[in-house]
Amino acid sequence: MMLRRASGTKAPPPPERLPSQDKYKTRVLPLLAAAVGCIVAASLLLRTTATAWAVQTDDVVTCPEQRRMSGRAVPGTTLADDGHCVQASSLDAGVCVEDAADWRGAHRRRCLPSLAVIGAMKSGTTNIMLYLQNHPQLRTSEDMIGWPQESRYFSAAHDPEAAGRNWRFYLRKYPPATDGVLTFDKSPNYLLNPKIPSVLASLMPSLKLLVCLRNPTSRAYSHLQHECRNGRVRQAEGAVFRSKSNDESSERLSFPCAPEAFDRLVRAQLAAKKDLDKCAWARGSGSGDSNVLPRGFYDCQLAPWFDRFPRSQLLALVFEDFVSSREATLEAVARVERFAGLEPFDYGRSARVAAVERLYALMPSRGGRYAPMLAATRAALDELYCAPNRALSATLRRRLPWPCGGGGERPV
Ligand SMILES: Nc1ncnc2c1ncn2[C@@H]1O[C@H](COP(=O)(O)OS(=O)(=O)O)[C@@H](OP(=O)(O)O)[C@H]1O
Repeated sequence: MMLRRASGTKAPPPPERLPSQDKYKTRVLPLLAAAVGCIVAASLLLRTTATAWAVQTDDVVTCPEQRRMSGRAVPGTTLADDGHCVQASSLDAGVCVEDAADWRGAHRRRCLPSLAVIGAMKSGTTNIMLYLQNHPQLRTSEDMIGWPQESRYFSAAHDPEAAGRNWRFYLRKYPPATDGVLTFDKSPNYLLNPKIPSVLASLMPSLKLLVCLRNPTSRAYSHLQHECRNGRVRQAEGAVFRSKSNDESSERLSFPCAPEAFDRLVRAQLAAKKDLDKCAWARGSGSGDSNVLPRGFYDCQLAPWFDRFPRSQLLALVFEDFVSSREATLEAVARVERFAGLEPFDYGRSARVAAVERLYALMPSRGGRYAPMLAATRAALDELYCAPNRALSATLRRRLPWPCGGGGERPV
């Protein structure tokens, strides 16, 4: 039924806009947009300038010299790549490749990483990276405007072997080289993918590997919260699963996800996979909710890395040890520096590091701002991970501060 307005009654005036709203639209928004624009433009400019400065003429192995070379170049060597003459079999970790001269006569030189932080996801890898990327001798892969970024080059590839053959694309993820500065790759998804170790070993056999390992029970819960934060966890008929779709038959769970939701996901996974061998589970777990639990089978995931790389090239840091205090974190970073052959750097005196530390503490991905998991879920997961933790402790020959992580000896 239509309602008629009684004649003579005036329509109510439209609600007045608050002056603060107008001020926001007319002043604050354009200012914000201008600030963002300036930052992007400055980053692009710096990037182009850095590229132009990266002229390197000395000590470059020319194409004819490379043809006479046997074996791989040693780290720090620069190979000229005129006409794509560089062969993958000459490359190694820390080897640099110089492009043919561009229209300005400038060469761009980029270096393969000397160190890769391969995982495990949600085990404090970002915290370690925040220090490393502020070390004056280290740079990591960068995005279009020069901000540090996880490369994920091999884990994002459908076929990691083809990605290895296309190593020039990988190289482009790194900033133009500066003398004495090494690069590192932080990609926590590498650890899970059993195809990646052989690809990295054939491209960069002397690559140093860093792995951060966290109690797998807590890691799994942090992982679920990560997925909830990214809007990828849904619930339907009591089942909780990871999905990117927006279909209306299920409800999206938002961060923080309730401990009960985690419990449901865990129970479903345990029921579906209970008869499967853990390494087979880890190998077949691809992406999605199916890898929240198997990512904690570290021993299975490390096996192909130990098959392809010598023990001395892998450093394992235990999350619970290195996050126990700031001193412990800095001590862990100092171990990484020694492992990677870097000069010690005094992070405590760097204003930039102090700012990064303050910023990181505010980041949404920090701080475990979610309710503790249910005791029953923890017990089920501790049981699931008991044998894998024991195996890992034996493999690493060290005691791990996790259930069933005893047994091992001191680190070698
Ligand atoms: N110093 C310190 N103290 C306590 N906790 C810390 C610290 N540094 C990292 N973290 C926790 O590590 C989790 C993030 O790990 P990653 O950086 O590896 O995550 S990611 O894989 O890169 O997404 C994430 O865990 P949750 O908060 O449980 O999700 C971080 O809070």
